[in-house]
Amino acid sequence: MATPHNEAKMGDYAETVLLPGDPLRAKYIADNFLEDVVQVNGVRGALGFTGTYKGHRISVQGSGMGIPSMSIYINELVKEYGVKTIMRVGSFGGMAPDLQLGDVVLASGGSTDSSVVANTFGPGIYYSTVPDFKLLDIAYHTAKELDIPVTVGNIFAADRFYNDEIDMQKLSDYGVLGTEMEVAGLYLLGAKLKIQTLDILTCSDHIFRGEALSSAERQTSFANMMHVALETAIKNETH
Ligand SMILES: O=P(O)(O)O[C@H]1O[C@H](CO)[C@@H](O)[C@H]1O
Ligand SMILES: O=c1cc[nH]c(=O)[nH]1
Repeated sequence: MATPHNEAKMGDYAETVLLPGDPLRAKYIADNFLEDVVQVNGVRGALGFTGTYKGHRISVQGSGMGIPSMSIYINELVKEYGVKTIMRVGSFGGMAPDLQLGDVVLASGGSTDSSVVANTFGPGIYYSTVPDFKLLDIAYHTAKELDIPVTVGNIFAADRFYNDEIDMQKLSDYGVLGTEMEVAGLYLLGAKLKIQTLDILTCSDHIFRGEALSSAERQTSFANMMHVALETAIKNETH
């Protein structure tokens, strides 16, 4: 059934959905990596498509920026459209000294300053948000097979893109690889809704060195991440 944010009908989405923040990245993925593509959503410009990859049905949906926006799409994809597996394919700001622009990261944990985790469990509980291990395992070994270097580790989901209150250096000192705005919400919803989730990311800038891909490069230079995500999707389906 259609929702306030999604005009798709039941059955329009595949069981596996790739979830970039940027709706134009969703279109780019559909245009360049999928076949037999149909647009299933355009409400608010949050573009969603379903097509096939190597004969396997797969969807891609723009989620917007930040946990609140993404949560709307995930809740509806799961509850209204029966989606079972969601892999976010996003950009992040590198913090680890050895990360380079374009590097792919698999988030094995999600830290956050978002109240969404604290508000779920109440005071005194510091819940660790983690991905589905099967997806993480497949993605890691798929990247190895494809000869795509990946780094696995903790990612920080910031509620604010612009902030000077968070001690990013301290997070980095404690092993956090980089920052984006969704990972902890993605993994929290994975646990709540009993679906598989994984955050696969490309380093779009380095927050300490001041290096950055242009917005056009961000949209198009994510081929390695996409190959890992798509091959993981079909192996996950067939294993
Ligand atoms: O490139 P996407 O997937 O949107 O991800 C990152 O980019 C946005 C901020 O520019 C946030 O959504 C952040 O998580
Ligand atoms: O620095 C960055 C880069 C991408 N996304 C973010 O949220 N932060």
